[in-house]
Amino acid sequence: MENHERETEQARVDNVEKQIDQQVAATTKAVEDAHRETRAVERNYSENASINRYEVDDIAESRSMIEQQRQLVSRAAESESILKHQLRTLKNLKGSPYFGRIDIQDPGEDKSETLYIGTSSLMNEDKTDFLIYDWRAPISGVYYNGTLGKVNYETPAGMQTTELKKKRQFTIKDGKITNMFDTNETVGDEVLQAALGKQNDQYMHNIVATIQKEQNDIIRDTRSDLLLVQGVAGSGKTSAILQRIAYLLYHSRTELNADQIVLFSPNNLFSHYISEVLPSLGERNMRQVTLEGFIRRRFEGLQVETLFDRYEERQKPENASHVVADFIESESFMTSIAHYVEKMTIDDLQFADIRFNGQVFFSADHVKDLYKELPLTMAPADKLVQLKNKLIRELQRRVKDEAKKDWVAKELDSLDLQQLHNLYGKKTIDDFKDEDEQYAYLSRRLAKRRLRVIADAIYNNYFLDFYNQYNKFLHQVEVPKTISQREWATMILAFQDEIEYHRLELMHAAPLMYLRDLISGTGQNRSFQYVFIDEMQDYSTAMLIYLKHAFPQAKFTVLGDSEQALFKPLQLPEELLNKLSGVLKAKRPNLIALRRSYRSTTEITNFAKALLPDGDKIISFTRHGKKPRLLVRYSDKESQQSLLDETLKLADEHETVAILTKNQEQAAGIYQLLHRQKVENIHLLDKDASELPKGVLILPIYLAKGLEFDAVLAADVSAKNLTNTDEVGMIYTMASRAMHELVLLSNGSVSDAINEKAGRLLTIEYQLPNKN
Ligand SMILES: Nc1ncnc2c1ncn2[C@@H]1O[C@H](COP(=O)(O)OP(=O)(O)OP(=O)(O)O)[C@@H](O)[C@H]1O
Repeated sequence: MENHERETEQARVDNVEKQIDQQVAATTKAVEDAHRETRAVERNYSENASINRYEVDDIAESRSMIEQQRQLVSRAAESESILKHQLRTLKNLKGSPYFGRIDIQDPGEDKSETLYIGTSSLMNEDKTDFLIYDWRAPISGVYYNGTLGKVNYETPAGMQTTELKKKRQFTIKDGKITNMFDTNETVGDEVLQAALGKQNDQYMHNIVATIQKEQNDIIRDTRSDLLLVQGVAGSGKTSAILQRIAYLLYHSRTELNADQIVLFSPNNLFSHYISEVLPSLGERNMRQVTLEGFIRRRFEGLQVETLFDRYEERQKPENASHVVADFIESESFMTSIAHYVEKMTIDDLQFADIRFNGQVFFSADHVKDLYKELPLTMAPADKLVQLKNKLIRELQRRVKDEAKKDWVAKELDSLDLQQLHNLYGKKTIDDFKDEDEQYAYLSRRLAKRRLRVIADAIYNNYFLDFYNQYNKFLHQVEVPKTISQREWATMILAFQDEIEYHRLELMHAAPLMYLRDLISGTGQNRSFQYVFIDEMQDYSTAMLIYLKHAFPQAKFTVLGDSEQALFKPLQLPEELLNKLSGVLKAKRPNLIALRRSYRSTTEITNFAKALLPDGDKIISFTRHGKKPRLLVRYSDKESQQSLLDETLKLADEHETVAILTKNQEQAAGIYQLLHRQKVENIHLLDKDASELPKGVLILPIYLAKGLEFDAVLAADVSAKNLTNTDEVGMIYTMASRAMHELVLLSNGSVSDAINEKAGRLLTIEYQLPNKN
C-alpha cells in the first residue's frame, strides 16, 4: 500500500486520539461535577428526611417532599453512572480506537462514504459525525459479512443494500498503526495469526477485531429461539457467545439487561477466565452459574453428586454400565413424571410431619386432612397455596398456646438485657398495665419469633415429602426391557440409602426438581430472556428439559462439541438439533457448525483431529509451531523423571503450562512429586478453584474444559491408565487445550486411542528402563 495512504490513515488516527483525549478530559470533569451533585442531593435528602420524621406535623406533605428528594437522588446517581460508563468506553478506545474501515456506496449516490469500526461508537465534539461506528451497529455487519461488491445488511427498518467498495483492516497499538491492509476476506489471516500467536492470558480477550464469518452468524442471530452451535475444539464457540451477549445487549438496550441473561458455565475457573470479555466491550457481565451451583441452591441440606464426582466414579470398572442412568436422564422418564403428576390423586400425595423442638408440630395426617377439605376441582398448584394459607392461619392461632408453654418461660428467663430490649420492639415498660400483661406480650413475641421456622417450612413445602414421592414414582414407572428388575430395585435401594445420608446422585436431580416443581407449582423463573449453555454435551436430556421448564420464557443458545463428550457417544449435529428442538420446545431452531479450529498450532490440531474417526471435517488454522511429542517410558521412575524434566523445560518457555490428568487423585500425586522436587510456581487446582494463576497448573481434564494454556503436558496416555472406552475424547480434549506446545507422556505402552495416523504426526521418543 502506498506510503501516503498510510500517512493519511495515521493522521486520522492521531486526530481521533486527540478527540478521545479531549472527550476524556471533559467527561472526567463532568463525572466529578455529577459526583458532587449526587453527594449534595443525598445530603439534602438525608437532612430533610430526618427533620421531617421528627418535627413536621403534616405527614402527607413531608412524605411527598421526601419522595421528590428521593427521585432527585436517584436521577443524580443515574446521570453519574451514565457519565462513568461513557468515560470507561472512551478509555477502552484510547490507544486502539478502531480496527476496520469500509467504503460503501448506497444506491443512487455518486460518491462513496467511509466508515471506521471499533469496539464502541464515537462522535465528534459537536455530535454531527460518527468518527467510529460500534462493531454492533447494523452497517458494521457489512465489515464482517461482506466481500467486495453488492452487499445486504439488516437494519431495524429491514434489509438494506449497498455496494462495498473497500475493506481495510488495521492493527493500532498505542495510537500507532502497526499493520494495515486492504482485503476482500472477512478478516485477513495475517491479523488473526498475530492475535492467536500471543501467549495465553489469565483472562479471555474479546475477538471483535477478527470475528470470522460463521462466528458472526452466531453473534448476530436474533431470530432463533434455539441456537445450537456445534463447534470443534478451539473454534471460538465461547468467544462467539460472549460477543453475542454484547450484541444482544446493544440491540435490545431498552428491553434487555445483563441480569436477564444467564450462562451455565462448566466450572468456576471458566467463569473467572471469561469475566473480562464483556467489560472490555463496555457491557456488564451476564449472570453466571455452574450446573453444580444451580442444583445446590435447589437442594439445600442435601449433598448432590457433582459432574466431577460422577466423572471420577464412572472411571471405576464396576460402574461401566450406564443403562439405568441413561433411562433416568431420558426424555421419556421426564414425560413419565409429568404424566404421573397429572394423574396423581390425593392418596398418592406423600405428606410429611413438620417438627418443632423435636416434636411433631403439624402431623402429616393433619395436613392431609386439611388438603382433603379443598375443592376437588381446584388445580393442584392452587390447592397448595390454599393449604399453605390454612396452615399459616393455624400457626398464628397456635402461637398463643405455645406462648404459654414451659420452653418459652425458660427462654425468657435466660435472655440478657439487650435481647430483652429487642423483644420489646416499639413498646416500652410504660405501655403495660401490669407485669402479667407485659409477660404475656413478651412470651407471645418470643414464641412468634421461634415459630418463624415453621412458617418458613410451610412456605418451602416441607409438609410434602418429595423424596418419598419420587420413591413411589420409581416403584410404579414402566422400565424398559433393557433394564432388569434386579438392576432397577438395586437402584431404588441405593437412592433410599443415599437420602438417609442426605446425599443424592446427580442423575436424580433433574427428575426430582421437575417432580417437585410440577406438584408445587413453583421453581419457574420468567424474568430470564436468554439462557446460554456451554459444554452442552455434559448436560443430560432430563436436565435440559428441566432448564426449559425452569426458564420458560428464555431463548436458548446451546454450545457443544460432541467430540469432547467425556463418557458419551457421539451424535450427529442434525440429529442433535432435532432432539433438542423437541426437548426445548423450539419453534425457530437454528444450527451453526464451526469447523475451523483457532486455538492450537496446525501441528497440534492435525494430531488432535487424527484421533477422531471423523476428524477430517476439522480445519486447522495455519499457524505453525513445534510438532507434538510423545515420550514413552517403561518404569515409574523414568516416567517421573521425564515428567519433571519436561515440566521444567515447558515452564521455561511458556507462561502457563498445564499438566492434565485423568482425575483429581493423579493431579494431587503429581503436585506432591513436583513439590518434593522443589519446582517453583506450581498450582494444584480442584473443583473449588476459581482463579487461574500463571505458572504450572496441575488439574484433571474435566476441570480444564473450556480453558486453554500455552503448553500442555498430558501426564499419562498409557493403555494402562486410560482404560475406559472414551479415552479418545479424553486425549482429544487434552490435546486441544494447548495453544503452542503439546507433550504426551506414557508410562508403559501407549493407549490405542493414539492410532497409527495420529502417531505419525508425533515425534516419538522411547526409553527402555534403565537396568542400573
Ligand atoms: N475470530 C477470532 N479471532 C481471534 N481469536 C479467536 C477467534 N476465534 C477464536 N479465537 C481464539 O481461539 C481460542 C479458542 O476459542 P474459544 O475458547 O472461544 O473456543 P471454543 O470453541 O469455546 O473451545 P473449546 O470447546 O475447545 O473450549 C481463544 O483463544 C479465542 O480467543
